[in-house]
Amino acid sequence: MTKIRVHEYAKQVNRTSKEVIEELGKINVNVTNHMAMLDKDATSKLNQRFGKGDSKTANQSSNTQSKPVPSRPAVSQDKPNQTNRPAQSQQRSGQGAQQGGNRPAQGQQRPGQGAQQGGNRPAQGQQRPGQGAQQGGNRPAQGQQRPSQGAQQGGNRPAQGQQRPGQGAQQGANRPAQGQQRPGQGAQQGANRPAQGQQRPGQGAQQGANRPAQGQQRPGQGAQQGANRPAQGQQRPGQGGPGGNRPAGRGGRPPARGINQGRRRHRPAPMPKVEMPLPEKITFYESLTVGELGKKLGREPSEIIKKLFMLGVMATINQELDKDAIELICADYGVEVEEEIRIDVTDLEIYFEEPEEVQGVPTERPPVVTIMGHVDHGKTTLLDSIRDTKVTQGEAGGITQHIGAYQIEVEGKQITFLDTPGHAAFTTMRARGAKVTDITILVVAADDGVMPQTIEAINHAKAAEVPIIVAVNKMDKPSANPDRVMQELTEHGLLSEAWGGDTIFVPISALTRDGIDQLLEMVLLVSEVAELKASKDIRAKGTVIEAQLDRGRGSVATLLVQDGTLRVGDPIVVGNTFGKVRAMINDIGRRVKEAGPSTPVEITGLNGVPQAGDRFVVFEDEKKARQIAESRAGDALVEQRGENTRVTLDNLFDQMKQGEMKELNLIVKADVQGTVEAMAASLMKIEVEGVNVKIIHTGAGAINESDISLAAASNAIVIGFNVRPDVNAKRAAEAEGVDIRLHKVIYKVIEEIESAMKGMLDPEFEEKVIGQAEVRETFKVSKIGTIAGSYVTEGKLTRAASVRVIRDNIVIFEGELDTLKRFKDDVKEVAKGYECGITIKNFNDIQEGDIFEGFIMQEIKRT
Ligand SMILES: Nc1nc2c(ncn2[C@@H]2O[C@H](COP(=O)(O)OP(=O)(O)OP(=O)(O)O)[C@@H](O)[C@H]2O)c(=O)[nH]1
Repeated sequence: MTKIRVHEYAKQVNRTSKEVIEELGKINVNVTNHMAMLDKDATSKLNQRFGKGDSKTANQSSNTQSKPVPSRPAVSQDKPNQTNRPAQSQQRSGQGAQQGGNRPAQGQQRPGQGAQQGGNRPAQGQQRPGQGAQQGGNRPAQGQQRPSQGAQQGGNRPAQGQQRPGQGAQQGANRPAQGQQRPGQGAQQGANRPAQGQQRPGQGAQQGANRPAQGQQRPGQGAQQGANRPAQGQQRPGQGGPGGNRPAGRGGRPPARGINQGRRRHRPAPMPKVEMPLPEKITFYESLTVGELGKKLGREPSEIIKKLFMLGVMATINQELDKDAIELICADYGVEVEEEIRIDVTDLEIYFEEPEEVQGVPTERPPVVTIMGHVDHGKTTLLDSIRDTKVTQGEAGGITQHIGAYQIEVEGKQITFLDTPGHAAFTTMRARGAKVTDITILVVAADDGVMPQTIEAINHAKAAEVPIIVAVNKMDKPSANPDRVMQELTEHGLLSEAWGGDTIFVPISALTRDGIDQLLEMVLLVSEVAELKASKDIRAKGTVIEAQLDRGRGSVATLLVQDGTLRVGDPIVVGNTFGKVRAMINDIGRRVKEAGPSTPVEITGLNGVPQAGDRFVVFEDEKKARQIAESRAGDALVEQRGENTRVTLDNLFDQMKQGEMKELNLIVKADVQGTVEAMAASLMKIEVEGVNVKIIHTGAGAINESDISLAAASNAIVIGFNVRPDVNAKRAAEAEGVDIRLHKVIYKVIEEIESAMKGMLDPEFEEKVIGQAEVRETFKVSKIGTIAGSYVTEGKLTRAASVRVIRDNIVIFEGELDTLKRFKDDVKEVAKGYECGITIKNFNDIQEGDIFEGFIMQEIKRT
């Protein structure tokens, strides 16, 4: 040995570097730090002072020190780290001279590590400065740590020597790493390390190079590591014993480092998962993504994804979950789910569907009555008679104002009549979604009986589900035959009470005003049964009866207040218009300040002209009214530009799919009644699964405007057999987008409707086997999988077909063909008698003798 560093020497003599430096001072060898080199002279002087012979002696003494067992408890008690030492010493002693000879070198670290380790050390040396640079003032500490590395390495060596002599250095390098990492890194990391050590024995040199760093970490492991060390001692009991160098090396370690390292150790340690408490209930609107649901539940999205996977749903974090999926997941967590329903404030309809508590206290309201019937049967006369008798009677001057509706009083009770005879207004309003009428008076002239428009009126009322009171008119005429009327109406589902039915028939004369009181009484009776209610103390809402632009007054609209009370000055949205109610005039031309339920009033003050059937709603302030109306106007414009949503035979299928509409409404018109009946009967016989034909109206004669308005209101298709629409009907059909189908041959009519109805159904498929092939040979090709050399035995196999793999008559797989080749070429199909190469998507377990059955799914025509 020529030169040795202070700290290395200190280690050999079991002293601290400080002690050695002090001693050197005494012999006038001035060294500044523990890294200073000692020449031979200084070393021998020191040897004398420390009573040390030579390195060999030191080593031997170390060996002999290791022998006494009693020192062990002291070491393990004081410094758990040193539990390795004794074992090393014991093992070492059994390793023979050569190993024993290495020992001191290990203690000194570098020289003793052999060629390989020696080679590593410089690497350590190289690393250290770097670490030094990083750690700055830690340098000395490194110096102090080295001995411990030496001890550590030394400690490992013997074991290596015994186990795999060739891998000594490597394993030695690995072992400490295991020991060091385990404590701080938890069981998992500790578990990995040994595996690495085993897997990469050749990395010893590299790991050896890392050793210093490991050595540096050790001291910092503090209590935790200390606690672990004994465990090592237990694992390797032979390693117990005193480590002479250890105490010095360890003792010198700066505690600060231990703290730091202790912190560092904690960082990678996985924090124990603290699960957030689940909420009792979550709410959502329409849908939630997996991530959003996770957030609401306080759970990781991965957990939700896992749950979905268990439910058979493959989802990503951004996947939208529908109500069902959300409910399923939440049910799994035991969390209640509530779907938020956001109200579109611009949809006036919602104000008509408010829950009862919002609607105020409901009280009885007057019925709204519409008079319908065939031409010239006396509708206008009846309306006038009622008004004249009941309105003008009490009014001085008898000036009445026609505003589209009027109110009368009978027995202290009000009745509101819509003043538009015929069902035009009725259907117009219904077509716009407004239900205004509570009761229909069907006027049938007793001398004329049931006529086409009578039937139309019945069908209109039925479609709107409005009760009908039959007024058998013109009873004053000698030719009046009420029985005939009753008889004919039974054919249309109206059976008089006198004949055991539930339809009220009242014989009247609109001209002479006979029976009108009874008729009105009946109206009140039906109204009572219907329990018509509304509340006066809420903001008004209702429907537009008519509206027009008046030169002097601007937009004038007759509104029927259906609920609440309308007041002058109310901010109002009417259809797509808005304004403040400027003036209100009632049905007798008087200015009023307010109007309650079922009251018709004419208002001014709107910014535009609404349409009959439009809804109106009063809002809390004009700003909101303006906002809503403007938004509605914008929407209406967009809708107008959009497609016509009226049902036609062409869009029937789409419409039904969208709206899940499974009923086809038809209006049948033909040249003669007999044909009408025949056609209606044939159409009714059309049976298509899932779709019903509903004939809402039939009639002989040209297709008229009323047919179109009924079709528009009921979303029906008009079928004309040997008849044409009149001019008005044509215009109305165009305006309303009603589909009119004209035919001359009955079976064509049936055929057309039938095919349209079949089109509206989802197509049904059935399987068709197209061929079979037998696997004659299989080839396994990496990246491709198993190629089946096959022979088509029946039919053909096509590239697009699905395929079943049959083995011993059992279907073992069903899937799709991946490739179909003839020699090296991809082909679309291979016919019977030809060979081909087949691979199947996601299936490689193909064996010789397997049968491939090709099949396709083909649409079946409905019968
Ligand atoms: N004798 C008699 N004639 C009546 C009666 N009611 C109406 N009329 C007459 O029948 C004709 C038609 O009456 P309207 O009230 O116009 O019949 P409508 O149903 O309103 O007719 P349109 O408006 O064309 O649909 C008129 O000449 C009336 O005078 C009645 O009770 N008795």
